Amino acid sequence: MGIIKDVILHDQEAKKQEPSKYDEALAKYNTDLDDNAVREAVRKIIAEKVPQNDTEEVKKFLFGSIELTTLKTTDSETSVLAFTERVNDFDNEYPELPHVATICVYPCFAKTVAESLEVDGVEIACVSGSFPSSQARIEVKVAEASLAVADGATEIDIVMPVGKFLSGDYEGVCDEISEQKAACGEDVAMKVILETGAIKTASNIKKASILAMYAGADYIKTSTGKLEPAATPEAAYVMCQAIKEYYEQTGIQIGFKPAGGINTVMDAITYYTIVKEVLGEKWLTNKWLRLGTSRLANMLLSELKGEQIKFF
Ligand SMILES: O=C[C@H](O)COP(=O)(O)O
Repeated sequence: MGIIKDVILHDQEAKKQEPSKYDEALAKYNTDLDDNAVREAVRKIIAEKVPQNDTEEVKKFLFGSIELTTLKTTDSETSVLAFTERVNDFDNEYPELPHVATICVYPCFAKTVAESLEVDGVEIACVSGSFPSSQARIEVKVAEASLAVADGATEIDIVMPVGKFLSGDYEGVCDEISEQKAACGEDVAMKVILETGAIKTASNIKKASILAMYAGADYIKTSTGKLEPAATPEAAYVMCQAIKEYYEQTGIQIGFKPAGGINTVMDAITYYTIVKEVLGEKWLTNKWLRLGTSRLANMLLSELKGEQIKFF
């Protein structure tokens, strides 16, 4: 046992010391961030900018950016079918509102959604990559993504291997992300969940964002929603900064998805405002800004209609 432990520790140390192509990429960015400065920047945005976005127009936009999510242990084909049929019904019942951006489900339900969804333009997102822990062999993660795509998923949400990231194995992190992007293919957008509540510091969040984008992420996403804290305005601010700098360096536009713990309409308006202030108007479409949430749709609908509604 002692020898095995020594070998593992030796390999981990060796990996940390080998310079990888990703160290070169990281070196182009300032990843030495001050958490207090981030908190202060966010406090200012919330105090000065959020109130002006508390409008009907923004709320309608946010509705159309929702990734309507059901990720429950109790989900079944029957419940997922009913969930999808609510999205189908929505177009008829509220023609004045945009439809949600995606339906987000576990990969075993991709087929159920694909066979029953009738609304054009609603994407089918499947969590994958051994969601939410990311603790599985890469072969399993690749197979999970491939099977979901074969069943009709049009977007795949994977989880960054957080343990590897915290051990400093950036090459291992990026290899896993790249392999899963290859399984998705060019036409299926892949979101990489950083689980910001676990990696905690602004510097770690910036590094993970950069690594994920260089490794093939089409979107970066804050959280699984299965661990506390989930999305926070501070994590969103740092991730948007990273997306902006990556765009300046490479010309590649990457989407942003705050997800998990979006519990009020004001939370959603706060994320919208951070994206607007840091990334600008170019990101304010339901392609580039998504909100991963299981509760927001009913709350936004109630506010927009002026009465308590539980549609989904
Ligand atoms: O990606 C979406 C999240 O899992 C949803 O989290 P939530 O249930 O806290 O809204």
